[in-house]
Amino acid sequence: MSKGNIGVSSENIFPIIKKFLYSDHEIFLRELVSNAVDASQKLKTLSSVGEFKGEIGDLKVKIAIDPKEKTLTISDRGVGMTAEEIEKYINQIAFSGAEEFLDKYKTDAHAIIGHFGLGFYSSFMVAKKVEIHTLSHKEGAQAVKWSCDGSPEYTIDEIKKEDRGTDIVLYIDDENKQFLEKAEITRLLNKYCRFLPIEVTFGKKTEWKDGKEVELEEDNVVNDTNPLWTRKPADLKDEDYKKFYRDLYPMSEDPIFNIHLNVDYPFNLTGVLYFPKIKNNVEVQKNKIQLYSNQVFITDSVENIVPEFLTLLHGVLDSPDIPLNVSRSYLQSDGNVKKISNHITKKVADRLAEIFKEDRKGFEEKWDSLKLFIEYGKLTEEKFYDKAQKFALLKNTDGKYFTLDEYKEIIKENQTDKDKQLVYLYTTNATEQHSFIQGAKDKGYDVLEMDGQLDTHFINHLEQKLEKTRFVRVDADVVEKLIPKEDTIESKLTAGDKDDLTQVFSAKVPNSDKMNFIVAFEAMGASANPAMITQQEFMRRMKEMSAMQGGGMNFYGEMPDSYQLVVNENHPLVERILAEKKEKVGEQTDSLRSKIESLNKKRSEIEKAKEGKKEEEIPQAQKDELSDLDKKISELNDKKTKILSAFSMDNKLVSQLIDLALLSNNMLKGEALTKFVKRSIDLI
Ligand SMILES: Nc1ncnc2c1ncn2[C@@H]1O[C@H](COP(=O)(O)OP(=O)(O)OP(=O)(O)O)[C@@H](O)[C@H]1O
Repeated sequence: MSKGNIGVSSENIFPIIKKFLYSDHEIFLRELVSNAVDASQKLKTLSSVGEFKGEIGDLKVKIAIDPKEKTLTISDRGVGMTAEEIEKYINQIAFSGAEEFLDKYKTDAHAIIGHFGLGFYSSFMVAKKVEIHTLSHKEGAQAVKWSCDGSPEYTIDEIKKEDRGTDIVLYIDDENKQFLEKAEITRLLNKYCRFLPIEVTFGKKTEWKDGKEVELEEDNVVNDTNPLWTRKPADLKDEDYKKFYRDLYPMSEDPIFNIHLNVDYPFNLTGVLYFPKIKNNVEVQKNKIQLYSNQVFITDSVENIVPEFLTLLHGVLDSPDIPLNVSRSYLQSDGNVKKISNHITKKVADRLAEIFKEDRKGFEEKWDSLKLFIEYGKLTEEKFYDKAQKFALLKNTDGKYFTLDEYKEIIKENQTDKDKQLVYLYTTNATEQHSFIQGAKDKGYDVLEMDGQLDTHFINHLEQKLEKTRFVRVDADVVEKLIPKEDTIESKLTAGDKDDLTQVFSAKVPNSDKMNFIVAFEAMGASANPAMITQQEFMRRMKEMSAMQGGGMNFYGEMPDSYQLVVNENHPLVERILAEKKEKVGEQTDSLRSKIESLNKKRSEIEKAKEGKKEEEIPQAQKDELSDLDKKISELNDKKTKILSAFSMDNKLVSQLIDLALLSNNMLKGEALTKFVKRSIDLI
């Protein structure tokens, strides 16, 4: 027997392990099982190069719990260790500046474990005593037992051990009793060891018989040693990929398609990524990629390893070259990681381009599911944006798909405005904006469907990227003005008529603290609707953006929705309202207008006389006259407004036109709708 002190320069490593690694203590199992797997693989390698001449036999790694002894044992039939090797690999944990380091990585257990090769020592997070029983594969080796109770003291004894390999026996401490439970160990093996390359067994297979679970003879193997991503794509069928996906995400719908990655230069990376069917909420879909290092599960948060938009994908990545055991901030600056991330982006883009080229129809069918993902990529990764030009699609309201280049060709002729800007018309809701879409189509325009979660951002982005291009929502203005051209239609109304009718309509628009209407007049064709409601593009976008960014304290978010009620100057019904107005209140309003006009004339004469004079040079009489005039004008105006409002209130046609405009925007609700129905019946 020999005794000694573990070679740590810091006084005692065990309190440190317990204290700092506490939060993540379940990873001890991963560390120990992967050591066992490594030892088994080493033996295979030695055998294949002829350095080990014995029988390899069964290399299964066995996990066993003994609730009575309160032990958890991990056994392998790998290379084993001699007493010298224990001294070298276990006892000498060359460890300097431990505290300083721990200070830096206080909460990051992975960092400490990886950095210092503390894999084996992580067992002390859960055990009060640990034993290693081991027999080296070397000829004539003596089996030894190493034992340590959590103080820096250990013992080594010679023992009898028939079988080659190592048993690690953990005497689980009282705070960690869950690691003596079958369910917990099963969970951990499933999480960390599911795809290890050497078979791992835990207990026996079971079967349900007569309502009872009975143990069978056969070992219960917990892992798939040959997972899909380690196999050659040529040997795999679509069904294999789907099955693997279902194994990984049992509750999910089948994916849209997959990408099998296989890189060996300049870094090692294998994996299979799936495009999931993305439903609405992007956040929920994230972090479904599992990261492995040589088939050992490491983490399922891959944010810094793959570009942001690719975190929407599902699947598995496996690379021994990703420095898995260092802190997240380090990952971001790691050159290898950057390369891997770029490479994955490129592969994903290439694969999409390939599918697009091979089977455009199939690609179009999948587009609605792919769109969110591709737009996300285009918005966030410049390189992806460039590559995606080839396959990113726009969909119009007829369900046809175009690449950006194709679409440009189609609309160039009809949708270029007088300033040579190309105008892309779009709808965010084809049902609600139906009458506008119809109007645009009647004019020979094409309308895109932009109803996705990211489309508002995407539109802004495209406007920045594309030259001389602007996106206009189809209800942003009356169709005549959506794409302003040189030719204008003549109006049938005089300025005075428009002025009066503005007041007539203003009196009835449903203004509130949530909605604000401005009445405007536009000379349109007689076949266009008499009145319609539009929403100015800029304000609407600002409001949408601020809603998306959340938080109530923003300027645009607090503003009421602002709409325009646009009245068609040339519509016969508008002419009729004008005629009725003239008949009922025309004399009064005309005389008021002429009074106001003559007062205004006087006013501008005085203003003219004042021009160029300093404030103190203006005679008081003049100032008084001006303010007197202002008062009179405003009184007359008020009077006129009152008369026109009263006229408006009695006029069913005005109400009807406004309500019809609201109705075609799906804005007529509740009491207003009931009133409209009743009035319509009366009118009929
Ligand atoms: N089951 C085992 N069979 C044979 N040798 C082992 C076994 N477990 C550990 N060892 C030896 O002990 C060494 C130290 O193990 P430890 O887990 O602490 O670090 P590591 O495996 O080298 O690094 P890390 O776990 O951080 O990747 C191993 O490199 C190996 O030589």
